[in-house]
Amino acid sequence: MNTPQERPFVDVRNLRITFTGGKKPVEAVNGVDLKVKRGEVVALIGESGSGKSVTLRSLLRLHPAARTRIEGEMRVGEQDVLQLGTRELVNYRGKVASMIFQEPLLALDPVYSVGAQIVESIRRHGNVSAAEAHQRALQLFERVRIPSPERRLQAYPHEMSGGMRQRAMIALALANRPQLLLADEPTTALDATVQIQILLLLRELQRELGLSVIFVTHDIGAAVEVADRIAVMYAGRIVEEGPAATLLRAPRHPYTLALLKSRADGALAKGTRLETISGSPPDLTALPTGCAFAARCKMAQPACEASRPDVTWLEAGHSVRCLRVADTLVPSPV
Ligand SMILES: Nc1ncnc2c1ncn2[C@@H]1O[C@H](COP(=O)(O)OP(=O)(O)OP(=O)(O)O)[C@@H](O)[C@H]1O
Repeated sequence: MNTPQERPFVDVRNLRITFTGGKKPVEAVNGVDLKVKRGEVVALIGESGSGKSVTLRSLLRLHPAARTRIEGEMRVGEQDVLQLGTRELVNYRGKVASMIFQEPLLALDPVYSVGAQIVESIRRHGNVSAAEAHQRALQLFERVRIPSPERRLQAYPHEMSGGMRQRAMIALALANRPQLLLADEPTTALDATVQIQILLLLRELQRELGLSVIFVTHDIGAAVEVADRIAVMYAGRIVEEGPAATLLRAPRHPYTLALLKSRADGALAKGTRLETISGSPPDLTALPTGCAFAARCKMAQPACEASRPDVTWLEAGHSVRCLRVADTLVPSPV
């Protein structure tokens, strides 16, 4: 049996999420298994629509219950997330897990100063005096490296630059000392230099506070910079998962290979032709019986269309869902 230390902090098993509000059910997540240890950073990558954000948001139970069917198991620390009642959920959000978004204005209220919002959040979750909460807000602003923190606590969100707002949102997310930080494309909307600063800040905070982090990104460069492990999603499934360095140097799923080939940054050798992945992802209201990537895969064989591939473990911590995995030992494109 696992000891508590060995048990992953986040343990998601066979997660299925179906949106039932439209004409046909949308099968956005189709059997995701995800484990994240304490203090570990995991990046979810994949094309638009692959289910990254839906998976992330489900960890905070943000989907409208009336139009969403969620099946499977989801444990975060001691919490059985899918079983939490309304009041337990309020406590869980912010104290156990909290989230930062691509657009800080989604998280910050425009009509209150940022400081007031942090103070309010701290006081809502605990029996803390206004003076104490203010002191903690100040410490949080210092921790996320906001210059002139005392003055900036009085600022309204629109008075801050994009990078500063991102830092303020991170401070708000950390206000109640969560152990899990969920980040949905936290740097996509920012300039390249600010992006790097925010990524480095997240890594630093994660180390200082021992946070577990799951972050969604389109950017493999960002994933490699910050993540210990990377999980590649396609059509609502994790098709490959492993240590960041392994995925970069020895990817084994044809989709991961294609993603790496298609990325347009300096890590590709000069003169390498950039490839785009031809075709488009499957319709989530009518998923194919077999491997969801088969229709776009250069290596697909008839068997790939017949059934969805199970997990193959290549070594501890590196798994792939591909029938052709024995034939994908090719040099990495990067
Ligand atoms: N509330 C909803 N109702 C119906 N379909 C939804 C809902 N929310 C998300 N979807 C669908 O679920 C699929 C997965 O969406 P998700 O946002 O997780 O993708 P993603 O991988 O995060 O993409 P992106 O990088 O563009 O955010 C998409 O096809 C999306 O349209």
